[in-house]
This record gives sequence, C-alpha cells and structure tokens, in this order.
Amino acid sequence: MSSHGTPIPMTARKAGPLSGTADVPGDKSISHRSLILGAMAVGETRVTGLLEGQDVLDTAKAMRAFGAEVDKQGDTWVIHGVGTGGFAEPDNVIDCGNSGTGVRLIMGAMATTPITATFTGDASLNKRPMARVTDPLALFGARAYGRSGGRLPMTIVGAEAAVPVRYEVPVPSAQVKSAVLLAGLAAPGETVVIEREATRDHSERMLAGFGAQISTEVTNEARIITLTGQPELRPQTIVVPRDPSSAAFPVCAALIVEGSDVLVPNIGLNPTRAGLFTTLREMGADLTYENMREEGGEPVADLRARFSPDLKGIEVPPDRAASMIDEYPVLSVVAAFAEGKTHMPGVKELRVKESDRIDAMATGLRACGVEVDEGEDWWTVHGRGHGAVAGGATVESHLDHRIAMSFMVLGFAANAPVTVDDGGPIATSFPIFEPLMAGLGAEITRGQG
Ligand SMILES: O=C(O)C1=C[C@@H](OP(=O)(O)O)[C@@H](O)[C@H](O)C1
Ligand SMILES: C=C(OP(=O)(O)O)C(=O)O
Repeated sequence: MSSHGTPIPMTARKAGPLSGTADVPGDKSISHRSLILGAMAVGETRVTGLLEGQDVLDTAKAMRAFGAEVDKQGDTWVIHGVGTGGFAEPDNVIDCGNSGTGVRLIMGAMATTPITATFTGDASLNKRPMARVTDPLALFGARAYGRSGGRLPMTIVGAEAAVPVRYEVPVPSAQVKSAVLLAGLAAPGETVVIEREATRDHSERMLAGFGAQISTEVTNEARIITLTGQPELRPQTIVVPRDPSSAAFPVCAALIVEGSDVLVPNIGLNPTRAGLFTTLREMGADLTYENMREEGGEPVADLRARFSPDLKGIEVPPDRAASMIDEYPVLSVVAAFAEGKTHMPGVKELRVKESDRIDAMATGLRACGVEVDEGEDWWTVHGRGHGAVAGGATVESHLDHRIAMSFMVLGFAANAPVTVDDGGPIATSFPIFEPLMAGLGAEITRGQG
C-alpha cells in the first residue's frame, strides 16, 4: 500500500538508450532541516528548491502545528519562526507519514521545551526504532511514552528545565546526532555529541549558518561536536541543493541501459553523501564530474553517466557505509549487471529503514534471477553481467520508496519487465520520478505491465 492510499503498481521495461538531462529535486535532508531550523529562528526564513515530497510536506505541516507559519509564495517557501524554545503545544497528533528523518528531528527539536506532543506515522514508520532518539532525549529531561519496543505512536513530554547533555551516538545515524543537537538548542550550556563514524553533516553546517555557536573537533577516533545552547537563531535565505540520493537513480539507470548518456546537473558532492559515486567509479562506471565548483560552501558538479558494459563487482569498504547508506538498494541493482561479486559489509542500519532493505532487495533480486547471500550486517550480490539479468517478476516495495525506484531501474535493463506492487511511496522523496525517467526515454507505466 502507498502511505495513505491504494497501492499503485508500476512496471518498468527495457527501452532504447536513456539520454538527456535529469533535473532531480531538492535534497531531502536539507529540506527537512530548512523547515525545522526556520521554525526555530526568529523572523522570516526563505527557502527555494525545497523538495516537495510527502516526507517534507509532512514536516512543514508539523512545523505549523508547533506554531510556526509556513507558506509557499511563488517558488519560495516562507517560514516565520517562533524562536528557540518557542514552540507551542500542538492540539492534535503529529503524523510524520513515512519519514524517519521528520519524526526523529522534530522529537529532538521539541524535547527541551515544556510542551507535550504525540507522534505517529504510517505502517512503515510505526515499526521503526525510536529508542535511539528517546534515550538521549531522556538525558535532557524529556520523557517518552510509546508502544513496546520504543515504537510510534509515541508521546514526548518535553523537559521542564532542560539540562545540556554529552552523548556518544551508539549507531552511525545523522538522525540521532541531529535530534540531540536540536534538543541542545533550548538547553542552557554546552551540548556535546560524539560520533565514531562520520555521518551526513547538514545539521552542523546549517546550525552554523543560522548563527548557532557550534564546532566540530575531528580526532582519529571520533568527531566531537559542541553546541552552545539558547542561541537566537537568525533567519536565513536558503537555496536547497539537488539531492545526490535522488540523482543515484538516473545515474545508475544510465550505467546499465545500453547506449545511455545522461547528465544530472548541480549535484552536491559533500563527502558525507557521495560514497555511491566513488563506489560506482571503482566498479568501472563511466561516471564523470563536470563543471566542478563550490556552491554555498559545498562541492557541486554535473554528473555525466554513460552506459558501462564492463562493470566489475567490488568489496565496498564498510567505513564508507554512512556516506551512501540510502544508496545500497540501487547499488545492488548495478551490482547485478556487473561481472563478479559485490560484497557490502557493515550495513546493519539497512535493516531498520523504511523496510528491511537487505531482505527486500535480496528477495526481489532473487525473483529477478540474481543470486544474493546475506547476513545480519552484510550482503553479497552475485553479478550476472550485462544482458544477463532476467527480470520478469513482480516484487514488493514494502512501503519503501528506494526499493520501488531500485526495481524500476532494474526493469529498465532486465530482459523481461519488472513490476513493483506499489510505487506510491516514491512520492515521499522523488515525486517527479516517473516523468523524469520517461523524459530520458525510460519505459515506466502504471499497472501490472
Ligand atoms: O539525517 C538525515 O537526513 C538522514 C539520515 C539517514 O538516516 P539515519 O540517521 O537513520 O542513518 C538517512 O538514511 C536518511 O534518509 C536521512
Ligand atoms: C531512510 C530514508 O529516509 P527516512 O529515514 O527519513 O525515512 C531514506 O530516504 O532512504
């Protein structure tokens, strides 16, 4: 089922080469943070390029429920923030839909204000672990009452007198790190977050941009992030860069569809996000960075991906996992078209995303004629080489946009069409996926094929 409606089966089939320019939407991580930080600043934040996917729209709605004004004027989203610690108590349940980022960051943002809020989500989000966020929020003085196993629906009672916290994040998670930092905003004194593995650093960069005092010390063992609480956040004008996690789909499709040549312009190559592109190049992908430049302090390039008939399976370094965590599903599709094995260790986190992504991909790949081995925190795809992936199956997307899009990419190059039982969740992060891929020459239709 799609998040809030009837299932939308989608079928992808082999067509001619993919060619042209793929203008992918704004970055999901930065879009959520723009709305939340805009709501916590005093005054008017203006955002262009915001991702208008359902995940982000649900965060916009939540920010209104906490008292911020959020409106769209032409192409610009305008947020009138209520200031750090200024959130009002919502008068109804906050529904974050399918979005782990939305619910976890918002819980952090409200946990040090003396208000109470109840959160829920769709069937996927309500299965995902929340204790990873509520454990550190308890140290600030917040209380959480959820279902067994720390699941949504869950009520957070914000701290009456928040204290700052020093917290080492036990799993590589930018959502947990960000929840702690956002909670630290309304606590007096210094909140310190320690992470052993570098995860995406958008919160740190954007908090600094909004005028918070925040610094990161990088040692051999860890990144130690120190935030001074109770700043007055200054409203910002934000241009959201395009999402490398969305760019991954047209890029990977071009690599495996014969004769393709696709340009994906203006993609951020922040090293905490760019692991997939490094990996694809190691596999022998014809993927080049054109027009390399800096924009808003971030490296940006136009990605040019061409059909790559001689891809080789590789060992993906586990310390790269955080920088490509959302890209493993589509990487496993490229790996199916490579010669030899692609081994992906150190990826336990894939089991607690919108679906168990190792299980969802392994089951679907096997149905499409690709051998996959898996363990708790690793998986191996046995590549069949170009032209040798059967396809011809209907696979389940498990309310997971990345699973749905990955199997559509597989269908563009497999020998028989591939159907996903529900492509509805694609709208959470990439609402223009179907027209964008069709515009490049891909064949994607609604229905059973
Ligand atoms: O902070 C973020 O914006 C995100 C962090 C990652 O989740 P984890 O923090 O659970 O790894 C990622 O999977 C998600 O799509 C977006
Ligand atoms: C894991 C993802 O998102 P979230 O955790 O925000 O639901 C994703 O977009 O791949």
